[in-house]
Amino acid sequence: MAVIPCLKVSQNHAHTYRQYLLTKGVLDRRYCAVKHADGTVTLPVHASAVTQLDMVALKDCVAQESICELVHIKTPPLSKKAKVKSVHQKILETVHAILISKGETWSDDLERDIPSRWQCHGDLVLFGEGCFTKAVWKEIGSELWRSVAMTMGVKRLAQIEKISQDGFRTPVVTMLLGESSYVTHIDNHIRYEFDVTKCMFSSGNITEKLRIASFDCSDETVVDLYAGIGYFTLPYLVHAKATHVHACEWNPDAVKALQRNLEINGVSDRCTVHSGDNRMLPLSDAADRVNLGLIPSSEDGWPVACRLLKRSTGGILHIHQNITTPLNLQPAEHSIAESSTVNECFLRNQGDKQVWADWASNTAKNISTLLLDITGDRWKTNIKHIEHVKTYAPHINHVVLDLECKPLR
Ligand SMILES: C[S@@+](CC[C@H](N)C(=O)[O-])C[C@H]1O[C@@H](n2cnc3c(N)ncnc32)[C@H](O)[C@@H]1O
Repeated sequence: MAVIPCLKVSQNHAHTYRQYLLTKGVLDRRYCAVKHADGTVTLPVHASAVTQLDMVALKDCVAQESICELVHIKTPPLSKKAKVKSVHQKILETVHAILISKGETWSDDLERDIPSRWQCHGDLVLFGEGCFTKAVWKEIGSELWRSVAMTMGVKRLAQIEKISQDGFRTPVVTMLLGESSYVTHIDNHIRYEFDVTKCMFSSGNITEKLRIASFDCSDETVVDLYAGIGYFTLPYLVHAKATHVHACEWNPDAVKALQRNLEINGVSDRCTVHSGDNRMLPLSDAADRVNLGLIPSSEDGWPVACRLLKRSTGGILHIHQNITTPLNLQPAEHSIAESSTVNECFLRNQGDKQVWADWASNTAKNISTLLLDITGDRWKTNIKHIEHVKTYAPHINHVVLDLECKPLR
């Protein structure tokens, strides 16, 4: 039986140890961390790094009260990253073989054109922009797409050309293999059905979706100002147990999918769908919580959200924003590319975090002013949390500000 070295640590310290091992280059990211019934987690480490590990120093540095032992366990499952890497390798081999059989020449340029990331919706794989761009792929056509689909274990393939800046954020999608573009996507026990050519599904927001699922919104009325097909609306209803959600959406295709998704998840009786521009929403003084899930900015929705908060008790706003860190706060290009030392990563994070904190504090002030203008009363705003959702480029980050707003009486 194959075994690998792992660091066995207490579950409540696992995240901190993981971060530490990661920055030291010791964590073996090919494998998953494994949770054990005794409250410990085993973190895979590179065999070559084992001799450098000083358990006493490690504990001192990370968490003195934690368990911290070197163990050898049966090889854990491959991590998601490693699985994607191995599928990428298989696609490369498949495509390479087909190309050579056609008498074409393989090149680095073609290799770079093979996707290394994609979205999987049931039996359909959706590739992004910037891959399969060369004319040769279209010339080979269906034979190529059938082989790629078989390699990936799916039946249909599609590709996003771009997300239109049309306000609906409609994806421009081409079907490469298969007729129907209607998909079923299941995650965290929620079923989403939609047409990939008509509605977007923000797979990259998974951490935010899971965070919402962990909220306790029983006894709360929530308004989702940018509901789409129910990406956040459904976790509010299914997992966070919101008493009622008002879901606003102006793309008729997304509204149709949203209504269907509420039905199939059995929660339509607790949701009112408002079809149209949320700025015209005929509702005020009604919400304990407002979700503003629009990027690059949800600023257009701030006055609506302020009008919606309950006047007597206030509530929480979840404000999404893409924040760009100014160039003078970013490390030089070469240091990002190498990401060589812990200090460079640390400095970059600190620079980004300061910019997020400044944005949050300005936003809190602007929201206080809006609340005063709209309600005629003074309010106190409190930055409860800033959540990092994803990084677009080394300097552009999608964050969510949780802002508590209370009327001052
Ligand atoms: C980026 S999507 C986000 C949907 C969902 N929150 C997600 O993460 O998948 C934004 C959605 O808001 C809708 N939208 C944008 N502006 C709107 C407005 N003023 N009123 C109603 N819906 C709007 C778009 O049609 C789109 O479906």
